[in-house]
Amino acid sequence: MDADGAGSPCYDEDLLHKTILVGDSGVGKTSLLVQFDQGKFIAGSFSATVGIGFTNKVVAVDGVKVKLQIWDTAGQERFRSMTHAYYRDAQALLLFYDITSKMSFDNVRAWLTQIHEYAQKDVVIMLLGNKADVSNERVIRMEDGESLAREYGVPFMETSAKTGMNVELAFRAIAKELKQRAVQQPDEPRFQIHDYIESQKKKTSCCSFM
Ligand SMILES: Nc1nc2c(ncn2[C@@H]2O[C@H](COP(=O)(O)OP(=O)(O)OP(=O)(O)O)[C@@H](O)[C@H]2O)c(=O)[nH]1
Repeated sequence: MDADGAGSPCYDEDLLHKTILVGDSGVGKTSLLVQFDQGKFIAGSFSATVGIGFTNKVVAVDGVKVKLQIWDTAGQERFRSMTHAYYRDAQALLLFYDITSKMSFDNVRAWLTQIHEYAQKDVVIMLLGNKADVSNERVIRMEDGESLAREYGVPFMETSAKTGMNVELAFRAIAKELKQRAVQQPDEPRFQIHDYIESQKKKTSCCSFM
């Protein structure tokens, strides 16, 4: 910002960005949110989410605080019409599949159709292939996730709610994109979320960055 207050607008730290987690039942939405919020993984029997609930999280991006209101939805079909109502004012949607479940991967296209029907046109969508730690049960290759994401023009990464792999990165990338959109000037080059994720992934793999 210039000394006289002109130039790029400051980011308003009071803004609350609604982010929704969607995907088939059992793909790990709740677990990933718990990992992000509390840094832990609760192993054991699976208890499906009933309805919808939210968690507020503050993510530090470029020296400012970005507030995410993260809505965890029930993946079960019977809750679908209820959760659609929440898509409308979402600014970001994290769409999950489980790398050990072909059905959850095949259903990604149907989820994207619903997102395009119910969410705003400019919603930020990210595709996540979760349970990357379960390598012996993998049925969806990383390249398949990448290729599907490319087809729809959305960023992609594999995650693990169990080990925490890429969990912070997923939310940080979303927070950075939403923050950039809020302060974007027409003449400024756009923040490229794909490039950001790729550069951060490289840092993680080469230097244990996170
Ligand atoms: N190994 C492994 N297990 C996971 C991971 N994420 C979730 N799980 C397990 O998968 C099961 C389902 O996880 P949830 O987080 O409840 O799934 P969900 O997508 O929230 O399911 P719904 O609430 O029905 O939509 C649980 O038994 C979790 O412990 C992961 O990254 N790795």
